[in-house]
Amino acid sequence: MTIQYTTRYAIGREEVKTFTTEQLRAEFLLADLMQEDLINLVYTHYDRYIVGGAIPKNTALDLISIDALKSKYFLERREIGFINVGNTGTITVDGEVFTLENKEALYVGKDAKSVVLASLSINDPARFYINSAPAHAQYPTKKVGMADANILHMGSKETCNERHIHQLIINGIVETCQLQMGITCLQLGSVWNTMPAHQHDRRMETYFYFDLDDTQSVCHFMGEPKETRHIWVQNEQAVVSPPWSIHSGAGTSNYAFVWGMAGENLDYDDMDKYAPPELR
Ligand SMILES: O=C[C@H](O)[C@@H](O)CC(=O)C(=O)O
Ligand SMILES: [Zn+2]
Repeated sequence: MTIQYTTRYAIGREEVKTFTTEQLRAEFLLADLMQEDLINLVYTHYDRYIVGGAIPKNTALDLISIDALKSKYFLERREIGFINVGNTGTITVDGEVFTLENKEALYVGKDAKSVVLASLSINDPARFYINSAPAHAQYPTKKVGMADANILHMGSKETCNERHIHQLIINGIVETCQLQMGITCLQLGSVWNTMPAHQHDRRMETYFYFDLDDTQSVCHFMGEPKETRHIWVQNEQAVVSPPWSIHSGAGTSNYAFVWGMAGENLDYDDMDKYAPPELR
């Protein structure tokens, strides 16, 4: 077996107020996404967003359909984005080979029938982070490197949140139905992401933290702005953010993360922001 999935059902705002640490982690933390020789997926019921990881080491990995989709092939009614957080890898889409270096992205549109993931080197495999959302129109498959990214310079040293947001799979760079993905890199000495924090009740979002040293950790904040909770996250772990939740974090060092989202529109800037003193 080279593909597997688990399911996360949608949790409500009221329930979360009563959750223990373990309950929060069981519902929102995706701890073991990246596994060797496995496409490991989580099917969420937040906008039917799928989050996953894949390390093709000893074998190429075929993205076949999973039972949750009841479709002949994975992208029959979906679009998908890959970001490589490991070493050089290839993604072959209906026979066409795309090579992805570290931090490069590939958008694959609906209707592609065969998607195969592989690494260039067994010793230094690719590590593909995967996000997928339902799609009802077909757009071309497109690779987006860091040089093609739209970069936003955000935050400052003084507020410990100096960071570069690389918009990769985003309207204007690729044609996409609802999937949007990018990489945010915290500068040395900066630890806070997404501060001021925000909500976008029309879109869910997932953060996948990486390039974080094993001796360090990120405290990820979720919940309604006046009822926040936290989840401690380590390297290559993700947190699912329901549409009603903020998503922000502070690390014990700098780090990078992939953000990915889907829902109502493709307007990256439509966030409802909360200044730090407003949070509870
Ligand atoms: O809706 C947008 C997303 O939450 C992220 O792009 C925000 C982010 O990377 C940051 O401010 O550090
Ligand atoms: Zn957001």
